[in-house]
Amino acid sequence: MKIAVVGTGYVGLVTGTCFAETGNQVICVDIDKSKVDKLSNGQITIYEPGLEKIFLRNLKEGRLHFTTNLAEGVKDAAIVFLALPTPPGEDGSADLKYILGVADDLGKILTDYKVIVDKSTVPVGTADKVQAAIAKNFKGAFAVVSNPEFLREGVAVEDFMKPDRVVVGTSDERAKKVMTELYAPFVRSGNPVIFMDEKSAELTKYAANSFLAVKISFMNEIARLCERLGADVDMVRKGIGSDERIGKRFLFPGIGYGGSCFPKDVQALVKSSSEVQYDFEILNAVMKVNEEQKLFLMPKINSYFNNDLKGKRFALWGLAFKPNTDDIREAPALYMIDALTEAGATVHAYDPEAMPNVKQVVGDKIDFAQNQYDALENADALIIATEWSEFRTPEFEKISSMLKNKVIFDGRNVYDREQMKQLGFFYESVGREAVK
Ligand SMILES: NC(=O)C1=CN([C@@H]2O[C@H](COP(=O)(O)OP(=O)(O)OC[C@H]3O[C@@H](n4cnc5c(N)ncnc54)[C@H](O)[C@@H]3O)[C@@H](O)[C@H]2O)C=CC1
Ligand SMILES: O=C(O)[C@H]1O[C@H](OP(=O)(O)OP(=O)(O)OC[C@H]2O[C@@H](n3ccc(=O)[nH]c3=O)[C@H](O)[C@@H]2O)[C@H](O)[C@@H](O)[C@@H]1O
Repeated sequence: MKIAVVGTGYVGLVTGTCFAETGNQVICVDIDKSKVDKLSNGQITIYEPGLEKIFLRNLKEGRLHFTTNLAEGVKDAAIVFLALPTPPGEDGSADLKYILGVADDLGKILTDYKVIVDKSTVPVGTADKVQAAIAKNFKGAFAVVSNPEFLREGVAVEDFMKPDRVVVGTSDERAKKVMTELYAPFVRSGNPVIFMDEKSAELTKYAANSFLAVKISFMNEIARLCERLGADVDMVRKGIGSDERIGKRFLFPGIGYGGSCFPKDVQALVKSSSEVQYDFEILNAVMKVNEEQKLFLMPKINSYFNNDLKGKRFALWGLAFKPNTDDIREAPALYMIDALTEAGATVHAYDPEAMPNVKQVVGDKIDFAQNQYDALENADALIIATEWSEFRTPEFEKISSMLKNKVIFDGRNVYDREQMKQLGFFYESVGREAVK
């Protein structure tokens, strides 16, 4: 099948590459010429484990192409995926200018029946708006389908190739057939393509992300309670997670959720609700808890240093919003950097992948280390903001000898409290009694 993917960011590149991998001819369109040049020359533009190998193979074997020209991209395609940004507008609602702008252009370009697919996360009613924007200029038949994406960064290829489910919202029988054929190789593992109407598909995406955010904020509140009551959140997490109705996943407390999606999607669903005079009370609380949680370690740090961080130096391990990505959008580490530097402290940071991105945002505000141990030099304490696997089993002797004080503030609960006790560290984490 011939497929066009408009928008070659995170989702677009994974979508295009994975569809090429299953034998389709894919052409990816992006307005960013430097991105298109790089990708055409075999230079991958995002860090995503496992993606580069299949990207290069499909590029070399001629199934994957890149262009800045929308008309050239969609000319022969049976399906056109829109994988465009939907950032929060000033009022928190999803900004549809990219989607509707391209829909408008498509109306001027289309000459025959095509299936236009919203892969971006878009509010309920967007499929209708895309339909109307195209129909302004194109009077022939076409279908607009909602096919939200559920991949996670860091495991995006696996999530895309073996999805738990594929959600397709359409009322067009011809489009349903095309989507069934397209997704057949991905759902052979037994997981379903769930067909529904466009609006339900659009809402399913927001409901999924918001529900996961509820789980995280709920556990962060349980962690706060654990500290006040003397319970251990790790034990509570195991205790409740083994109930299949609750499930083990997404119950890890920490210094809040970040990334390009949970914060914006929760906010957008609250905004969509308010537009239909509904106050989504749970999600308002979820957002409030998460805002507070990003600075959860600060009172602990302030208390250890008697509220005087002036001149103190902190080693900061982890900058990405989660491990296995270089994405720093809404990363809790950035909030920590602001709070520490505003209090007069200096920060020596290390992240395996995200340092170039952070450098672009914070410039000279902090120092960047060559490796995780360099960051410790002359530091008064170590702070862990992202649970990269190399931080899980470090050389503790090296940490002890390099830090000025044997002090760790762990925002992701990566270490065992008993081990910290034996090694003689002062150790603060989230929802567990401090080791002093
Ligand atoms: N990043 C993620 O893990 C996931 C994102 N999503 C959703 O997918 C959508 C896209 O997200 P990302 O891929 O992260 O965005 P992104 O910001 O990484 O990429 C968007 C791309 O679109 C391009 N673009 C902008 N205007 C264009 C135009 N007129 N024509 C062609 N290209 C244009 C940009 O240059 C950029 O390369 C969003 O709605 C997001 O919520 C959904 C699931 C996962
Ligand atoms: O719509 C999207 O863009 C995507 O958003 C999330 O994926 P992603 O943002 O890549 O990352 P997650 O693994 O979900 O983590 C999000 C944040 O929650 C935090 N988190 C996650 C799990 C947990 O138990 N505790 C916790 O604090 C992570 O540290 C991270 O900051 C969803 O998991 C994907 O299904 C969805 O497609």
